[in-house]
Amino acid sequence: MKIGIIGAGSIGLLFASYLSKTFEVNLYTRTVEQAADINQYGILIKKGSEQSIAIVNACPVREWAGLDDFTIIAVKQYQLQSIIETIRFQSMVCENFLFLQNGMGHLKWLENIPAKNLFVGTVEHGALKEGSNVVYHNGVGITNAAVLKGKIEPLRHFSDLTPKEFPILVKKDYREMMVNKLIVNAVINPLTAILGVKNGALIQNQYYYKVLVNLFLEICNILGLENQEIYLEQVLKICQNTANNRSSMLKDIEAGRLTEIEAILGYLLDEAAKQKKHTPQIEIIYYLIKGKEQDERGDHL
Ligand SMILES: NC(=O)C1=CN([C@@H]2O[C@H](COP(=O)(O)OP(=O)(O)OC[C@H]3O[C@@H](n4cnc5c(N)ncnc54)[C@H](OP(=O)(O)O)[C@@H]3O)[C@@H](O)[C@H]2O)C=CC1
Ligand SMILES: CC(C)(CO)C(=O)C(=O)O
Repeated sequence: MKIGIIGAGSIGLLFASYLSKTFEVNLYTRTVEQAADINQYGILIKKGSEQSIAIVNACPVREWAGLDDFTIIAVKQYQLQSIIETIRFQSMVCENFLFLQNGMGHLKWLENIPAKNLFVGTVEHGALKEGSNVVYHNGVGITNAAVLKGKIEPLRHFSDLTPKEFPILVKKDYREMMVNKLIVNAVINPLTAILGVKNGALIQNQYYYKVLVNLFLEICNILGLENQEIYLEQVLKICQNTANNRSSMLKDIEAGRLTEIEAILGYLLDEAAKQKKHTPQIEIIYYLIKGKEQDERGDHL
């Protein structure tokens, strides 16, 4: 089984390294230079004090021909459009795609992709690209995956063949799986990015905690969630377990990059509009992040 991975950032390099233990992996990079580095030196993967080299085939994405048996898309949500265009312009219908983006805003774009089977996943690992062929595995977790369209068997087959130390768990209900991750990212990421604090501060500071709970309740109302205590418990546990981490949105803001706010709070605002619900807190937080993106990137009107 040949695995294609499009996007050689933190998650693309991490998946390529682990999956190369049991599959032939083709990694598609944005630049020719990165593909050359990976082909010459392999991928250096670091975990704590251990490090190892993984050998994969790399080539620039413009050479992608859709010939792999199973293709994983590992770009950020706001980089997806050009990949979707590339897939749509392929003359052949590809078999299997797995999309790993955070948030849910991209789901509507996936509906018309010409593929037999479409899968979505949520990644619970932490990874950081440290160089064009170097990745640091800074949080060991699992990946969940579920069917968005088509048959479950190819996903089960892929999951059965993945290395034991890098499990892919097949879930029945994609929406439930994605909502679980969305709530965590919708609460923790924007608040830490606006406040400029580590995840733990949201539960250590009683005033930040009040904002967290109010935002959480507004989100639950849009998503129509019962058993809210269970979801809140999960958010608080993640704040505690990742107390010393800076969220990906905080890091994006600090580095002057775009954030995945559209995929996360943008999605919730669209849902609220469909339901004609008023969501003042989500709206304020969404605009504050958009404003910070603009400030840090110097994209003023
Ligand atoms: N990193 C993490 O720990 C986690 C990430 N995720 C999710 O995984 C997704 C990917 O995140 P992450 O890996 O961190 O992001 P990165 O920014 O590290 O990686 C994205 C990669 O995609 C490449 N890329 C962009 N456009 C294209 C294109 N058209 N063709 C080919 N490659 C392209 C970028 O290339 P270049 O750099 O050259 O522009 C970059 O290498 C996100 O949705 C994120 O939320 C989820 C959980 C944890
Ligand atoms: C779970 C959390 C909030 C950990 O920082 C995360 O997924 C992120 O930063 O994007």
